[in-house]
Amino acid sequence: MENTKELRTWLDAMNLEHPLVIAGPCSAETEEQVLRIAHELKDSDVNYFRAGIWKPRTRPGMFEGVGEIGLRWLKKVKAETGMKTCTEVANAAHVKLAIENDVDLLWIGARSTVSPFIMQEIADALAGTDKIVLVKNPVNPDLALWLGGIERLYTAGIKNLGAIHRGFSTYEKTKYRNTPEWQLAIEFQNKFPDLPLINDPSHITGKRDMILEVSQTALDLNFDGLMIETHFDPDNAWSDAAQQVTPAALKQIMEDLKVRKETNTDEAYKKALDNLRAQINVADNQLIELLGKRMKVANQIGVLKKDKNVAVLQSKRWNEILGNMILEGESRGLSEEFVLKMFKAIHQESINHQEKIVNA
Ligand SMILES: O=C(O)C(=O)C[C@]1(C(=O)O)C=C[C@@H](O)C=C1
Repeated sequence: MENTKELRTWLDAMNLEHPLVIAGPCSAETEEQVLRIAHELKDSDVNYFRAGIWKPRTRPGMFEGVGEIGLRWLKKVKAETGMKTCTEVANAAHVKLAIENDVDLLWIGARSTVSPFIMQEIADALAGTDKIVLVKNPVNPDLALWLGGIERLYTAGIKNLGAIHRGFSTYEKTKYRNTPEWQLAIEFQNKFPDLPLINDPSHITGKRDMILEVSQTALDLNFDGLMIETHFDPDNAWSDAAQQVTPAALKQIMEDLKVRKETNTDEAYKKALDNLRAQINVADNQLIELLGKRMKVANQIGVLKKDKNVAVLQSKRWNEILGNMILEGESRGLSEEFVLKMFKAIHQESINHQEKIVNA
């Protein structure tokens, strides 16, 4: 699959003046709940009404969705509000039912994207459809697996495609439910700049009070849209209560978000930007030169260690460096997270060099 302008045809055809918005409850619970939320969202920027019909839950015994009957409620949403509808599909049977019930957009969840077998089954079931199909990232930060899933659909003749970035599972506890790993989303855009990319701040944050912040970051990184879980009584939702927002809160988020343009043709802006970018180029070259110098010193230490049969890893010294650099970084406005990541990478490279030397 190659990047082409045609990949965004379905989105361009919508002629939106704001990012694409998909909103609605995590799960369809009752007909009244679905219709009430839909009516409360009707006069807003929402383009697609979402509701989970089949819910992939971490453990058995939790609410696993209302199933097929929910598709009839989505039909009513469309008839009563004019909003297009969407839901998650996770196997061929779901696809068949969703298409029969005229769901407009289908998405494939993170727990399905991880399985090439499931992705192939879904691709075969969808073959040739003109429905829009969005693929969430797999739970693990694996760009090739994500793109591979999309390629299976593309190869099956599905042309209205897109991706949803919902963050990645980690063993460590972080402030996110699923860490965004924005770098991966940036890489995704570098490979497929024209494939529509939607952000799912609800699953990234797991908390409603962080949704605005994450949505803004997504828009600043040129995402094409947002999928935000919405419920009139979030605290009593049957699934994902902490991350859902009310329709009123969603409208407020949309109002507060700043949509920025990808570029600006103003001459003074371009001149100032060129100047600053030239400074960045100089700094980047200095960084690389300095890193090369540092590595040469690490190589010399490697030679000393080989000579005296000393272990490559020196944890005490390494911890000293980390502590000092975190403090230094702080005084220069660099976050601890960044300094740690950067020095861990430098240390690993140093170890790789020394490993080669001591084992030569
Ligand atoms: O100080 C050392 O012993 C080194 O080899 C240098 C260095 C580093 O790159 O800073 C590399 C490996 C050790 O674990 C500790 C530090």
